[in-house]
Amino acid sequence: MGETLVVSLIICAVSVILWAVKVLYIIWWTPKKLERALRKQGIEGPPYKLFFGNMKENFGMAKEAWSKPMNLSHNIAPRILPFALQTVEKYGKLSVIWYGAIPRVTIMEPDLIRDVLSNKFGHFPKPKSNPLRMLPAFYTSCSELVSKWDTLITAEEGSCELDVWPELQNLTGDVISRTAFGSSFEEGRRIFQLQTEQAELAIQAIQSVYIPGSRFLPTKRNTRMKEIDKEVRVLLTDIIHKREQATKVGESTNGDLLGLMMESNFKEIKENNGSKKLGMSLHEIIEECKLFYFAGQETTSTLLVWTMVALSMHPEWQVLAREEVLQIFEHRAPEFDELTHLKIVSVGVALPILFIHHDREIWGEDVDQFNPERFRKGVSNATKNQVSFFPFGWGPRICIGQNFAMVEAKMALTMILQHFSFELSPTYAHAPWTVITIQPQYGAQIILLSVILWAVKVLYIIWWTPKKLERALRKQGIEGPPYKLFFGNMKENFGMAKEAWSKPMNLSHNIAPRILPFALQTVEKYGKLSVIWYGAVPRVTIMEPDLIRDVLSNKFGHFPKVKHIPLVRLIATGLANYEGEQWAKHRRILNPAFHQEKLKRMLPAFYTSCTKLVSKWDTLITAKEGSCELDIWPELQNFTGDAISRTAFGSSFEEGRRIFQLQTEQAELAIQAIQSVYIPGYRFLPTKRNIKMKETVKEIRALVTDIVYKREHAIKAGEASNGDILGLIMESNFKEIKENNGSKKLGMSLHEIIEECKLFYFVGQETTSTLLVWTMVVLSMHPEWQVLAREEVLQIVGRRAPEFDELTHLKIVSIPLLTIFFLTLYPPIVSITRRTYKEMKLGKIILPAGVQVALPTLLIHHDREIWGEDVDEFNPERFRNGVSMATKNQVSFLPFGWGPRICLGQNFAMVEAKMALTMILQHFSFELSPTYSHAPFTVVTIQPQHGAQIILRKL
Ligand code: HEM
Repeated sequence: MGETLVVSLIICAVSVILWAVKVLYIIWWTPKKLERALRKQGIEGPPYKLFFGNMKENFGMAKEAWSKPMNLSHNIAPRILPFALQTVEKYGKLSVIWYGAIPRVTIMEPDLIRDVLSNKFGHFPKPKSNPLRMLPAFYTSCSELVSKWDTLITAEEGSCELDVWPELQNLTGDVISRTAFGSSFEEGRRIFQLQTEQAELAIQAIQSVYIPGSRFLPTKRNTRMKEIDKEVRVLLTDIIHKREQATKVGESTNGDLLGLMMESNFKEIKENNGSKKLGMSLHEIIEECKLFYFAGQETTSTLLVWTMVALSMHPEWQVLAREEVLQIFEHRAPEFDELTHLKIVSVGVALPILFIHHDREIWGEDVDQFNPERFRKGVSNATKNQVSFFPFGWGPRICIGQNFAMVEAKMALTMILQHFSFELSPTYAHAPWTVITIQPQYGAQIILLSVILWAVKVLYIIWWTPKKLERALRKQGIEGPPYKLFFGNMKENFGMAKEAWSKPMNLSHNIAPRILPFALQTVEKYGKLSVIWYGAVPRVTIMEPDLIRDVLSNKFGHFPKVKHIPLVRLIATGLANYEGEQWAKHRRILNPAFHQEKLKRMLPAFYTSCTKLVSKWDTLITAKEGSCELDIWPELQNFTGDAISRTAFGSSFEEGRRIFQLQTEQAELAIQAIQSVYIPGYRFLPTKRNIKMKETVKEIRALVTDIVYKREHAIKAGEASNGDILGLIMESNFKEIKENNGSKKLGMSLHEIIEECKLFYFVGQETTSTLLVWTMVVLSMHPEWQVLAREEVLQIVGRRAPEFDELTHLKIVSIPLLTIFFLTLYPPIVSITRRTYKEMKLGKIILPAGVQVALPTLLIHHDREIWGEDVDEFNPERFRNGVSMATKNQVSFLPFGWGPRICLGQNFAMVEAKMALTMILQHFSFELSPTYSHAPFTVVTIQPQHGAQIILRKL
């Protein structure tokens, strides 16, 4: 116990130091690096200050500016963004200020603005609103406002003083409620109030420094924000559900935003063959509604209030505007065309994109004068066609509600002008300011607090959760060695493996005690349903065939694969690591490449690789006069690497050699990473291993990308695919995209194709060479079977190249028997793992969320209860009547997995292995060398630890 405590303390201390280094990296090293990079290019600004950047000066100046109103001028920038303005004046229009540790480069040059905003590769929203259909809703809201003001004025006998800001906020809230939900403001008032409250709380949150994880603390603000979010969600869900029902019974949408959005969403889904993925989910629709509420209310009321203020300051323009309005509309409701073509009622000052709109160089010396005439010939004329007018943004992400807001504002202004005249009250103080601001108020205590929080979180993960899971499993009789803080049983596990791997074993096939000693010991001691601890995660071992079927047949992804730590994912993601829709899509596209008739076309490639191997061995033997000793393990790895290079890329192994070497190196580094305890964030440290892994990934990616690009060009130029896997995948991918009306989203991206290639390289090479090496080693141990198999091969195939049917249709009996036998006793992949992300019932047990499930193929394949007492004997005859007879139809033969995720390359691997074995038997006899020591161990697959030294003789 004492020792555990010391170890835990050391780990905590190391983690705190690592954390501190990370913090320093973020708040000092990175900003200083960025500062240097910017300065080199002449982008200057106030110097970076530790942690706060320039936030203190920024807020200090704003606070000072906002403490008193300004005179009645439109030159509002010095009051609204004083610090930013000062910076621009001092350091130029391309300068930098520091938002905490993040540099914010100010850009005011129209051409650069165009470049920033014209980026089309982001999401391109489709305009959804149709202001024409919403006009009655606008009109109703404006009428309500007008009649309310009318009543107030009548009560006060002819005129009244009113703060129009909350009034106009109410108006825009009312409009967005009606137009979004077709319901009146009264009905939506609750959502609206809640959103406003939420925005205020959010602003408070922005004003404090961001501490990772602090939002999980049960502070008053966090609790309230969560409550509000829940209430808004419930209210909106209710509205949407009702609407959905109404749509289903055929009621029309009334033209409101929600209705239009849902209609357009149904259409999108329908056009994509019902694929819900391409439409918006309920959650996404709710988020859009929330955004409309927020964006639709605040912005338009700001435009209106400043317009009214400006028109009060400039009564001559108010009179002009009113005259025109009355001339066109008299006192009737304005129509859509009249509003969109109206000349007078639009204003371009006091909007947030402040400096550029106030820049004298762009707009002229009179920029801050009230002179709407300047826009008579349109905005582009006034800006000399530069990108310098963007109150709604610019480019593909331009405000989706732009037309909506303009029609709404014009309707409101028109109606207000029709009914009222207005002037500034003597109590009005000109004081524009921005509400979304950030303030510093923290100190060292914040860092201390986050260290404590972090420690609590760590304790929760490494102690509380595992102990809870241990109790839940034990209650159901699932026992195992007790959980130990942080490491679980990893120390014993690796300790026993190290011990077992320190010496070779005798020439037996009972290899489980050497390969998985700890797992075997646990099963023997605690039973076939037991648990061991991989760090803080419990791994439940399952060996019962019915339970295995349940885990592997699960089509809905309820037993997903174990997530590898990020470093391991660097090797390859691809099909084997995907879940859900993405997995289904990739599997659908990849499947055709592995059909029998496609494999048949790959036979010449296999044959070439085999011939290369045979002739190399031939030469070696000839040089040594009749026989030679050879470690066949690297030879067979080279062979399978060659075969997968040719079949996957149509190029020879020599060309792909670099990729292949790098993949192997990467796997070794990944294994080292798996074997050490996983510390989140550790991969960002510039350790030697991490740097090497990242370099390797980059190089592999560059090489594979090059191959894929060349192929794409070849296909476009009409060259045939040569039947290799890459060509077949790309063909199948094009077909998928075409069948889905050209929607690239349904096909695989270049990146995804590359990941699949990397995966094939990795799995296609390692697994099959393992199968071949053990087959040759064991056939050396049992020469009688070697003779039998060779006799059969020579009798049926002679010395010619084997044909596809001969390899697949069991014309040769001994070869399939041998391969099945080796796949059973030496399964290349020793264990299949899954995990639970929610509580799962499995037979009579209930597995809680957060548990891993291990199906130890090796132990299952060596289980006497399933296979009989002679399980470890060399007896391929046992499979003469097929695997299902040998297993009594149970799910207990799993070399390739089972169920929907069964190995994609199963047939590929079998054809390849049979071809190789047939050709080796045609040309050579072999026996174990005296230097061979039997030492199977596992590095992802079962491999010969000290090589496979064989004496080869030419026949
Ligand atoms: C003797 C050789 C092979 C063995 C023993 C083997 C074994 C396996 C096993 C056990 C799985 C399932 C893992 C799980 O369910 O968690 C698997 C999956 C897979 N294998 Fe193989 N494999 C072999 C050869 C190949 C080859 C040659 C390729 C490709 C060229 C390949 C491609 C794949 C792929 C893509 C998957 C993932 C399938 C999915 O998740 O839908 N395998 N393999």
